Amino acid sequence: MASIGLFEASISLFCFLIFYYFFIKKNCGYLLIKKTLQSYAWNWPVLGMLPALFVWHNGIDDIIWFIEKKNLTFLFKGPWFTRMDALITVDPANIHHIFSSNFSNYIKGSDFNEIFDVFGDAIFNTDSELWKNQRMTCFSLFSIAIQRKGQSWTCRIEEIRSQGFDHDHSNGESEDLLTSHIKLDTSKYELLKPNDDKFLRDTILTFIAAGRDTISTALTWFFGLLLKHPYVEAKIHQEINTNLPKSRSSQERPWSAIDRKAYLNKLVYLHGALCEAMRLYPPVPFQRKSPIKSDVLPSGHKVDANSIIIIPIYVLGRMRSVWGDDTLEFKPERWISETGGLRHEPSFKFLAFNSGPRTCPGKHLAMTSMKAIIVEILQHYDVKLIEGQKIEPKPRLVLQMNHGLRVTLTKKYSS
Ligand code: HEM
Repeated sequence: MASIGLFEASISLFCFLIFYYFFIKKNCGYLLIKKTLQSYAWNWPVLGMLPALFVWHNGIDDIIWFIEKKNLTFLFKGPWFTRMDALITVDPANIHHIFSSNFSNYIKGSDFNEIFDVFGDAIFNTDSELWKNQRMTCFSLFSIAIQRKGQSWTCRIEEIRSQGFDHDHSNGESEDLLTSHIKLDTSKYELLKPNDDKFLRDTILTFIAAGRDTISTALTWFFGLLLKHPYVEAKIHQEINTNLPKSRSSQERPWSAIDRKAYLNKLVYLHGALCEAMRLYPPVPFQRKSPIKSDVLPSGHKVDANSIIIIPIYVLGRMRSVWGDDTLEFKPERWISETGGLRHEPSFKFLAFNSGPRTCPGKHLAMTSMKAIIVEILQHYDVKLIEGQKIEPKPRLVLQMNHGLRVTLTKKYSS
């Protein structure tokens, strides 16, 4: 059955290419055919809308243009023999409906679980009760992790199990996430398995993937944008210097965690610049959901049970109707209110940290860590972009730069 489908698809693709090159392209001209196919993204027999991808030569830019034209939502029809049909939406009203107001009807689904089976049954990959148990532990453990500084997640499972761990935290020390998971109270979280090495491995792998690649990607894009916008860099330097406590500038005493947090909280413009970088280059560039029961979205589109909904967050940050005509510009001012504070943007519009009950639990830790890293770098180094490099995204699960970011770092000896 599958081989017949493939054969028919090959014939159709072949016919389409003949038709495209020898009839339409020759007679109608390239621009006309491109415009026509973009406008209608024809649903071809057998092939669905797959041929449209051939004429979307500008890749993601064409897709962005097309989704805006379609009022932020459209149904992509894949070839009939595949399960590629998907509703693509970046409509904030739909996002709010899917991620928050009708959250219980929209799950990640079994396909997602299969694709990311490397994470096993850890929080990132689960739905329903198991997810709820993990989410609850996440929040209680997170406050512990935030306090802990500099402890690496080495594989100390056996060490902790046989020798126990320092339960006495009266000295202010707290334990790391691995230890906390090993010691989970199973009467409270009955679906979790702290005695199972696989559960611990999946959990720690998830936290490393969730926290490490996202932060490094966000910082790379931030510096890529910053170094191309000298006026933003100058404003951030000014903000850092104006707010730096006197004791810190003269290196009289080390930072306490409280000093550091209070200081970082004052860096409003830097906060806005980081959000702006993640609006344009969200480290997690898309979300995928599947309805348990059929439903109608606020945009009026009907979704069947088990169908696929894709939310391309990268595209959402580029929609004129959502962010305005200057949407493609890097403008930290967008995030600053008239009184100089931070302007709140709802998470169903700024989806970099997800929205609703599945909002990233590491959001505040991530923002604080990134701000601290940026301040340290900018205070101690002159950072310059190496000219002539191509800066472009590599569309993956995490939106890294295709060739990395090449910069020179020169130590500032005066600091
Ligand atoms: C710039 C940094 C970060 C960004 C942009 C980010 C973004 C996200 C996004 C979009 C999701 C939803 C993923 C999905 O459901 O498919 C998520 C979930 C998650 N993030 Fe983050 N994250 C960041 C940093 C962190 C950090 C530092 C941690 C912890 C160490 C963390 C832990 C998690 C966890 C555990 C989940 C799963 C939550 C759940 O499914 O309920 N993240 N994050």
